[in-house]
Amino acid sequence: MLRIAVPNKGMLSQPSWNMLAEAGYKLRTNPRQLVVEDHDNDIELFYLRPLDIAVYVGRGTVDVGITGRDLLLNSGTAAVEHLKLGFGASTFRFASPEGSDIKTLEGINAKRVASSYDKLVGDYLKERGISAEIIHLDGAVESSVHLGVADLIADVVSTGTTMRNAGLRIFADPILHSEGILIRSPRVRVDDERMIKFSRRLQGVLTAHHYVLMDYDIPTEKVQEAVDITPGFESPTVSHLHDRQWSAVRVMVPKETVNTLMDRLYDVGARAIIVTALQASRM
Ligand SMILES: Nc1ncnc2c1ncn2[C@@H]1O[C@H](COP(=O)(O)OP(=O)(O)OP(=O)(O)O)[C@@H](O)[C@H]1O
Ligand SMILES: O=P(O)(O)OC[C@H]1O[C@H](OP(=O)(O)OP(=O)(O)O)[C@H](O)[C@@H]1O
Ligand SMILES: [Mg+2]
Repeated sequence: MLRIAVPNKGMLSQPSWNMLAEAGYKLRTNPRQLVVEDHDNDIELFYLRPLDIAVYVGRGTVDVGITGRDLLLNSGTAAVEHLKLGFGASTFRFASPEGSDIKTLEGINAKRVASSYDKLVGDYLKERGISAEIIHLDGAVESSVHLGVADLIADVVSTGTTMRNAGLRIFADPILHSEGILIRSPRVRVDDERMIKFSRRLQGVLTAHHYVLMDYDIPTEKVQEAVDITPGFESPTVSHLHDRQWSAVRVMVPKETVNTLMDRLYDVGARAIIVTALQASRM
């Protein structure tokens, strides 16, 4: 059985559970359940703290896990990033109090930086020759400056609301762009059959989220122009309508391009353009 670690709480948990459910895996039925055996799909799910998942996967006691890129890098373990999962996007930023003179990386020298991600921040500063004291806090890091234990912070930023509400101003380049990722134990080969099947199912969910199905009618002499606009993956399906002057095209297109494509197709003569959401896929 493939042993899979999944977040038991936090920002990444619900999107992870949704993705596994869409991929057809059995989830836990109550929040106190820590392990689920899904014999039909030959997997075992372990519900763990996001912070710890990279440790279990890095040591190989669990084959794969879903966590954040920032947590993986901060863990310093041997776990390897295997697949981007399309959710939980965030950046990791430095921020100092409004009006503070700490506005550049160099300004961090000899200062106290509060963060929950000590290794990530420490390595980043060391690589850039910046010497600062890292103050470890488990959460609500943005309160640390106001309460006088730090001069600035380094934390996860999504909308920036938390930083603004705490009177903090982001400065310098992002330390990292993070997102939900599938990580793999170094003991699990990329060509491991169980790994291939699991990755293919998650990829199928990602494709179903990212693409839609488009059908349209087009005058037969315009088919090539239309297919150049919607080339699809291998190639679109083209069939004749009863009236041979017209053809029907079925093709997968990226969700975010739908309206632009419909405008362009209409301009070259396409009609009855319809878009259908994808339930599942294997590409
Ligand atoms: N506001 C957010 N937007 C996007 N991702 C976030 C956000 N906050 C935390 N994350 C991501 O969630 C992961 C941290 O998970 P963790 O459960 O430890 O903290 P959490 O999600 O903030 O949950 P909690 O606050 O309950 O501890 C990291 O990968 C981090 O990038
Ligand atoms: O940029 P924003 O959209 O405001 O989101 C970023 C905030 O979200 C998370 O906090 P969370 O609520 O998880 O509390 P925590 O800091 O205790 O983890 C993270 O730690 C940041 O503080
Ligand atoms: Mg949090």
